[in-house]
Amino acid sequence: MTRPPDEWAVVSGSTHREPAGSGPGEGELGERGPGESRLGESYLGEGGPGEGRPVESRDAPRRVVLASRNDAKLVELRRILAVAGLAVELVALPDGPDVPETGATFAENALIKARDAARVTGLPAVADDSGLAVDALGGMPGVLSARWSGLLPGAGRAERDAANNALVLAQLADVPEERRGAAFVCAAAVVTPDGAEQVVHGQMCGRLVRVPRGDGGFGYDPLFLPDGQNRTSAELSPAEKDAISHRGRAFGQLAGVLRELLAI
Ligand SMILES: O=c1[nH]c(=O)c2ncn([C@@H]3O[C@H](COP(=O)(O)OP(=O)(O)OP(=O)(O)O)[C@@H](O)[C@H]3O)c2[nH]1
Ligand SMILES: [Mg+2]
Repeated sequence: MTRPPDEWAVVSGSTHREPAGSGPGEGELGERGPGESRLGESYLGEGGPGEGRPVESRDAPRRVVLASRNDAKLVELRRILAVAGLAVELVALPDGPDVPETGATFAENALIKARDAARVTGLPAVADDSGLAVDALGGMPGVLSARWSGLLPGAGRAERDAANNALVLAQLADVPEERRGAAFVCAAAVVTPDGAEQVVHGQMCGRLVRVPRGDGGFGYDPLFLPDGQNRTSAELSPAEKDAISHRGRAFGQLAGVLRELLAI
């Protein structure tokens, strides 16, 4: 089984508040200032974007922005939070420049994405940084999972996924069954506009098959056989994947954190 990264012991479960404007989220994550909202005026109070307060009716579910450009994650996370019974409306991040994922760990990258989204929208933000840790590759691709096969200028997500999968399969071509262990890992972060932050983790252990199977999920799913399953995670139904997945586990925990932080 793949060893959980060392970062977990340090970051997981810690909640802390930082004064506004402190931390690596400020000044390093693009050119937008705190008054520039990508979500538009309708989300913001009368004082304009600089006020940073979302307008919400008393009965409406609380709006939370997902700091992600991956539509498949948005679909998965809406499902997972709905199953957890959380009364939030998870809204997508509108078009804009990508925040560079410069962190050395999943937790750092999740916080980078969530801090940026909270700062520019004035909404509580959640982010997922996830990836595949392959035993025979010393835990890689890890935080480089989305970009493992290189930048592929102009390539769409499906093309990148196919290239990543082909590269991992080629790298493991001579690796025997007993050394094909891997784990999907997810760090899920929540950051509120007033600076509360928390990160939780989830993982799903399994091994890599030799021929891609299934067309559900995304990314490396067609290569990944979760422990105890005879179908790849791309062959599982959405509900089956959520019940055992790294993201399902992390966001299942994060639902409790959101309830507490947002008092819902
Ligand atoms: O088969 C998979 N099933 C999964 O359940 C899964 N979760 C993560 N991954 C891989 O890891 C990268 C994440 O990188 P990542 O967290 O930076 O996300 P991303 O760049 O796709 O979107 P964003 O949220 O950063 O905008 C993804 O692209 C995938 O290659 C997965 N593959
Ligand atoms: Mg990414």
